[in-house]
Amino acid sequence: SDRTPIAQLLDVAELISRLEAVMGEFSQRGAGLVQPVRSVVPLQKHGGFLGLMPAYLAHEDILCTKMVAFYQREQGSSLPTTQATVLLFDPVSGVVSAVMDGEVITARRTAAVSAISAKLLMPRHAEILCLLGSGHQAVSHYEVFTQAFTFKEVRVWSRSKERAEEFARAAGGPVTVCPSVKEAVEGADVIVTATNASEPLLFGKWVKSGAHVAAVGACRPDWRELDDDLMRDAVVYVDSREGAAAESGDVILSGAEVFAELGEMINGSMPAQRDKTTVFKSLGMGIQDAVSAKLVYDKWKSQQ
Ligand SMILES: NC(=O)C1=CN([C@@H]2O[C@H](COP(=O)(O)OP(=O)(O)OC[C@H]3O[C@@H](n4cnc5c(N)ncnc54)[C@H](O)[C@@H]3O)[C@@H](O)[C@H]2O)C=CC1
Ligand SMILES: O=C([O-])C1=[NH+]CCC1
Repeated sequence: SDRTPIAQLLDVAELISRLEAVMGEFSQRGAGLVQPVRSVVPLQKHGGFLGLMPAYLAHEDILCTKMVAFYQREQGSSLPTTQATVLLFDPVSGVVSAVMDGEVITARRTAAVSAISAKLLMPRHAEILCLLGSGHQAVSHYEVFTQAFTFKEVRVWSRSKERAEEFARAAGGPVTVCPSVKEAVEGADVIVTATNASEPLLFGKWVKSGAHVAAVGACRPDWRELDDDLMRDAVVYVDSREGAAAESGDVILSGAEVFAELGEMINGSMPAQRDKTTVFKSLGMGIQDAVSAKLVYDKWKSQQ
């Protein structure tokens, strides 16, 4: 399908502001916001999962669900790893008001949430951004992070050197392709892990003290991107404590303590420990899709 209209309708600055508000509200656990932990149906035969992500935001009367299928593919497979559809409903009647392709929404809202974590947690004079992975999330994180912040250097590592070079060519500015994770992350102030890895690829011993890691992949309880040293030595923030306890292999298997939710920092109920090494473990939430879809829908309607 043609995803251009959704990309044009979803403004990054507006999205960040809406996501900050809804993540803050979520962490207050008020009655006005209903969002269960994602239900996930494993497709063992096909190495995939179907996730259902409903949410209801009473104050703004937004009723939404995303359905997202995600797979671990063999290297070189031409099949997509993540596909999503977002449904918006009229909460009064229950009628579906919009069905949207979820690719752009998923990519952009995830990067926008990571950017919120970086705004609060990265070193004050951050100069070097490092992206691990060169897929959809790496691209959206590059776009959102270079729009929201100014870096002196952007680096990329991907397990396929050709894909990393393609990424660098397509980027809107200079990007250094690194031959190993170690070389990519050494000295980096902000590291985004956006891979389909199920074993740790980022090791604490390589991470500069005080750096901020936005960990976007590894969304199953037995998948990892980060090693135990990093998880235990860093101050760990999550999008949702319940989500992390159910789905994050990095949190569950390392035994690391979750210090705070992103929303608690936004609300000021928990501090942003910017001077420490920090990890923001992102899993993705239905409320993030709901506010994104509503932004797209309202903008589209205003143009009719
Ligand atoms: N936190 C969140 O809200 C969201 C997280 N995700 C997760 O983000 C990750 C990336 O998603 P996309 O960019 O859409 O996928 P993609 O398929 O477009 O890109 C995946 C990247 O990971 C690399 N990769 C795959 N297996 C690897 C391995 N074993 N070791 C190292 N690199 C490996 C690929 O080469 C590619 O560069 C996935 O784990 C996905 O489930 C996706 C959507 C939302
Ligand atoms: O939030 C999301 O859409 C997803 N998180 C992990 C896979 C897809």
